[in-house]
Amino acid sequence: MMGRGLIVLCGGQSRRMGRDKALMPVGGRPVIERVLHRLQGWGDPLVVTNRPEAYRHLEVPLIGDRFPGKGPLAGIHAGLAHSRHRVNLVVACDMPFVSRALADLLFAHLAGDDASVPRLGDRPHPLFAVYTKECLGPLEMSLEAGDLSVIRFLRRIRTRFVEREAIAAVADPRLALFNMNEPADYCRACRMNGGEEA
Ligand SMILES: Nc1nc2c(ncn2[C@@H]2O[C@H](COP(=O)(O)OP(=O)(O)OP(=O)(O)O)[C@@H](O)[C@H]2O)c(=O)[nH]1
Repeated sequence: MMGRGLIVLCGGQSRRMGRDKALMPVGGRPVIERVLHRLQGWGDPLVVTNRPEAYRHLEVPLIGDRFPGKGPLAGIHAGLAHSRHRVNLVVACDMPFVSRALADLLFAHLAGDDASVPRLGDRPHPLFAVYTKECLGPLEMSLEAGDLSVIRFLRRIRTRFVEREAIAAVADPRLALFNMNEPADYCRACRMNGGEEA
């Protein structure tokens, strides 16, 4: 099938932040709305959440985890299982500066592999990455085995890593892969937004 999917993971607990990260405003707009806006048109959107009532206003299809409480790996699984498309960008809801150019770059590097994942030094960033439906079998194996590490999952599939130099040619890696985990990150995001359009 032609076309691509855009899977936004929004099923986390935001324990470190203490409130729902996705709904915190940066540049006057909730982070999840920024993510959807910046990537609008890249693929058919799906939001994976176990709290649909909090996101219904987004007017985007909402789906639940098939392995609830199992973290981002379960979110990737639910998104890929529901998506109509073989190729999907998976993105966390807590990344206010996501880059469409980086999404395009990851897609261009996918070639015949199962996933295309940015990496800065030795640190992969699997929550802004392209995955194909071929990942579903290995995802189920990981989840059924109780191995919830996304990094270890990447070793079970054919993962293409896209390195800093290539990333930097299309986006500021520090911004494009920035995510908010705790209140200090939120303060940083609001400061960083000073040099960014809203
Ligand atoms: N669908 C789904 N998404 C999840 C799940 N856990 C985390 N996520 C998402 O994955 C991304 C990264 O989440 P984390 O920051 O590691 O976890 P979190 O639960 O949101 O936050 P903490 O409670 O502070 O760890 C965010 O977009 C989360 O919404 C889950 O169980 N299901």
